[in-house]
Amino acid sequence: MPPETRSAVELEDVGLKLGSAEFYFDCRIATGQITAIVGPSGSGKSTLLNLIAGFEQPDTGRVRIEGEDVTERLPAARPVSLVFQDNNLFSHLDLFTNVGLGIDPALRLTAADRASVSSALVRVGLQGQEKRMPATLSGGERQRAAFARALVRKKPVVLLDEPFAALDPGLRAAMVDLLADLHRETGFTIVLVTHDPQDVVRLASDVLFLEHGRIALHATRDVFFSRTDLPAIAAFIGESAL
Ligand SMILES: Nc1ncnc2c1ncn2[C@@H]1O[C@H](COP(=O)(O)OP(=O)(O)OP(=O)(O)O)[C@@H](O)[C@H]1O
Repeated sequence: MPPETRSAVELEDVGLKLGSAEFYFDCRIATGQITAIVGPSGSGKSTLLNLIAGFEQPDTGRVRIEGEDVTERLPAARPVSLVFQDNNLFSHLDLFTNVGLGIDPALRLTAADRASVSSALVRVGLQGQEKRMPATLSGGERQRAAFARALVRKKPVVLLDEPFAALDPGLRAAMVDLLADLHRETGFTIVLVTHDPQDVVRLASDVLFLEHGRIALHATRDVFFSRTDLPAIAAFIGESAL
């Protein structure tokens, strides 16, 4: 467990069985930091994120966010924002509306809410694009829209599941930089599932390494990259040209 003073997310003794897959997580995720969740395919990264978001309910244990027990709460009632690989934009709604949905799913937006949407779109470089439909946007633009939607929600914890996976390398680097900037500006706690060690190097201060549905290592980034004595970590790091 890395040194920390407060935890934004706490999974206490959380157990879950899905089919034949079994999971056990007990961890505290540091407030205001970027924590990367990494590990081999099928190790439980998305499941861990789903337990925090509320898309999965633990069989045992408790989930706390910002000190509050959210174990029984539906996803919409948890203080988190989500950004996925495909960004979950509604294809029949324009960009402004898609971002506005982050504030109120019923789209009852006040003037202040609308101003907040506009300034988020400016922040991610999409000003003037408000009326465009998702299908007319590039992958990078859709990703920017997803970040804007997370910004307007103003939730303290942002969960990202492979947010850069669909992007080509140049765009990916630009989006990684944008996420780093947004994190510096907002101080949100970010939990990032990624397959790419470069994302860990560039973004994360802490790392949760999963194996077989359990936490094999929870460490600072520097300690994580020094643990090449652990074969699974050596394999993960070795996959990229660091
Ligand atoms: N609803 C379910 N029913 C049965 N098995 C499931 C269910 N959801 C996930 N699993 C299994 O649990 C394991 C972990 O899945 P999970 O998606 O969390 O892994 P992951 O680390 O995110 O994988 P990847 O890197 O491939 O996306 C996998 O073996 C998966 O098949």
